Amino acid sequence: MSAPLLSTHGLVARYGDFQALYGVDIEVAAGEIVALIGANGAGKSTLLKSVMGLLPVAPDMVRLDGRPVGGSQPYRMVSAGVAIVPEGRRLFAGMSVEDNLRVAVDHAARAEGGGWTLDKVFGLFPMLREKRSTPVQSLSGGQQQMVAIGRALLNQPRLLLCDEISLGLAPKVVREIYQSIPSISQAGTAIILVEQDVGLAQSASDRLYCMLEGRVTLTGRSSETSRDAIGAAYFGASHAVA
Ligand SMILES: Nc1ncnc2c1ncn2[C@@H]1O[C@H](COP(=O)(O)OP(=O)(O)OP(=O)(O)O)[C@@H](O)[C@H]1O
Repeated sequence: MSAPLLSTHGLVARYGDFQALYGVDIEVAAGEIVALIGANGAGKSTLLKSVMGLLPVAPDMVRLDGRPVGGSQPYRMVSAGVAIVPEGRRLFAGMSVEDNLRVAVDHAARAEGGGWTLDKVFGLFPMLREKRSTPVQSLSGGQQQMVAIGRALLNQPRLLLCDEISLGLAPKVVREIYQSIPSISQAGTAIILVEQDVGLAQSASDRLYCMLEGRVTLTGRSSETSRDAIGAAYFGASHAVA
């Protein structure tokens, strides 16, 4: 059997003396959509940062195609086919939509992972074509999120890490953004979705992991996982609603 695209093995992460992850094991197959849910502070963003090389972790704790990559520099992870849509988007203010996207095109290290081009990104989010010359700070929050996703895709990722892409956006805009998720995975890019909205996460994903206090408390196929099981895993068994 071939190795999964991404796997973590007893992943432990710390901020100084504070331990945020306690032995996390997850797997993502090529093209799969995996949701990561859990309350504030559960460790979801820390898990993404650990995978992306933004926190120091041991090499064996993160594997890509079965090969140890934990603790690699973020730019090496991008070259290996991993990209992140960070919480808060982090666009280049003062630059147009197109220039924000072109930064990624100019730095893309490989042509795998969906063969994303500016045209394909504009096909995914037609609004961005209309606004291509507009400075990003003049866009709505939802449009900025589309630029952030497009920029990440132009790095040609085989794995896209999305950190709370619906945060602070109106429901209509969230729907619009989530409609793009199946097309992204069909183009060959696997996705990890960190999402606060459990219903949305469940409906958008193939599989899910629930985290609580730095540990995975539940995993399963999204369509087969009950609300009760998620409630217990999300809040801890002692807080589960009967
Ligand atoms: N830079 C940091 N320094 C110290 N502690 C941190 C730092 N970032 C996160 N933490 C702590 O690590 C734990 C996990 O945080 P993390 O951001 O991964 O949670 P999360 O599940 O993504 O939640 P949220 O939805 O609030 O982002 C929390 O207790 C948080 O306070």
